[in-house]
Amino acid sequence: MEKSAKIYIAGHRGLVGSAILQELKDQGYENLILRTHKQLDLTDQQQTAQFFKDHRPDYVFLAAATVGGIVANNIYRADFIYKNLMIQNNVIHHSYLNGVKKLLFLGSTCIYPKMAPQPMPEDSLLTGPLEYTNEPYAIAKIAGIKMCESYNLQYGTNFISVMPTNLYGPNDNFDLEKSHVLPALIRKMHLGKLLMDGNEQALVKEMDVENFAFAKAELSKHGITKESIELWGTGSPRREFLWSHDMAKACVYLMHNIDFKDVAGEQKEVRNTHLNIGTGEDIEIKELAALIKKTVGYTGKLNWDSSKPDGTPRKLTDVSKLHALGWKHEVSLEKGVDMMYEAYLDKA
Ligand SMILES: NC(=O)C1=CN([C@@H]2O[C@H](COP(=O)(O)OP(=O)(O)OC[C@H]3O[C@@H](n4cnc5c(N)ncnc54)[C@H](OP(=O)(O)O)[C@@H]3O)[C@@H](O)[C@H]2O)C=CC1
Ligand SMILES: C[C@H]1O[C@H](OP(=O)(O)OP(=O)(O)OC[C@H]2O[C@@H](n3cnc4c(=O)[nH]c(N)nc43)[C@H](O)[C@@H]2O)[C@@H](O)[C@@H](O)C1=O
Repeated sequence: MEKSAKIYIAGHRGLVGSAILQELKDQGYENLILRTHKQLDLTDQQQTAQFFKDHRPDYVFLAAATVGGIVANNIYRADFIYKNLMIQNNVIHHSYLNGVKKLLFLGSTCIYPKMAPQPMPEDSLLTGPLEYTNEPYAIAKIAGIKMCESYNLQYGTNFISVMPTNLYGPNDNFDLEKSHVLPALIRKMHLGKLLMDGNEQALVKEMDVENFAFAKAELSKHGITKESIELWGTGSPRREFLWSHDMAKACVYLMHNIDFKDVAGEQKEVRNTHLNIGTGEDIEIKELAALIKKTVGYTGKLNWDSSKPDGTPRKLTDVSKLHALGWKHEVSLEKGVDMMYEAYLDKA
């Protein structure tokens, strides 16, 4: 990517988008086009068409999406499939119409079958039934892969699809109902610690409520009491976690160095042209909770609410293709959780 290139980051204020923005700035890119969700609703075809016609970016990072944890995916099923399909269709199609040189689409490792071989290679896509809780979201992401691949084959575009594992970092979503497990555990244990210490003022401030009575009611709604906090499922699933700035580095590296043909390879029937991005190491949710408990300094009890879904038992990514293309993550989970809690405290 030439330093003067016009680069559009869709979703630049999100967990990944904000990290990509930082990485590009660190690498000296200044010709960046940024629009908030309010300024440009990418589910709206008219607005998106006009934006691309007016700005004609050279490169596009598509990190805008409707994203959430297992319970949000399971409840807001229509939102997850409709909004993500609309965003992808609009951005990918108008990138083609306006001559975008290269687009990087972010999918997710939830595209793989619930019982895919572990670690999951790229060619296990569409070989079995999906995990129920996030099937709508996964179908949207699979459609995004197929859109990029089909435009590349029919129109000669250079749109690459990456499948990140679970991501975490500053700017994560800490909403107790809609967030992913890692930010949820950090916030629940932090709030539980404040409650155990009787730190009513800090609780009212952190939760942004009228008074302590409101705070207590909200906390108990999420199973947080003076003695314990409630976590979801059995704690036995395993998950892999990649630090958001490592993810951003991978996205910029791939945008610099890798084209569709490098990932698609020589296939008569071209498929599985996406690329896993992860660490290749996973951890049991129970162990993750113990790690976060130590980092936060929480001393209460952890109760597991098995009425909440576990989701897929494991989704470890096979990162051999990514490593062969010359990229490997740097930040370990222990280091990342430390930095994440520090960033959380700075914001609280
Ligand atoms: N977080 C994770 O663990 C993983 C994420 N991914 C993928 O990575 C990408 C980025 O995810 P992440 O950064 O976590 O998500 P976030 O929710 O943190 O950020 C998404 C961004 O997209 C914006 N956005 C949402 N809807 C629209 C819209 N209709 N028009 C314009 N902007 C919109 C949001 O703006 P606003 O907040 O103002 O609505 C937000 O800035 C997504 O494609 C996601 O599927 C893949 C695997 C794991
Ligand atoms: C990135 C990925 O993220 C989602 O899939 P997921 O990894 O299953 O989601 P999750 O992070 O919410 O849960 C991971 C595990 O953790 C357990 N868990 C315990 N206690 C809490 C808790 O308090 N909150 C949450 N959210 N989970 C909890 C939870 O029960 C589950 O077993 C989808 O968006 C999917 O589409 C996707 O792409």
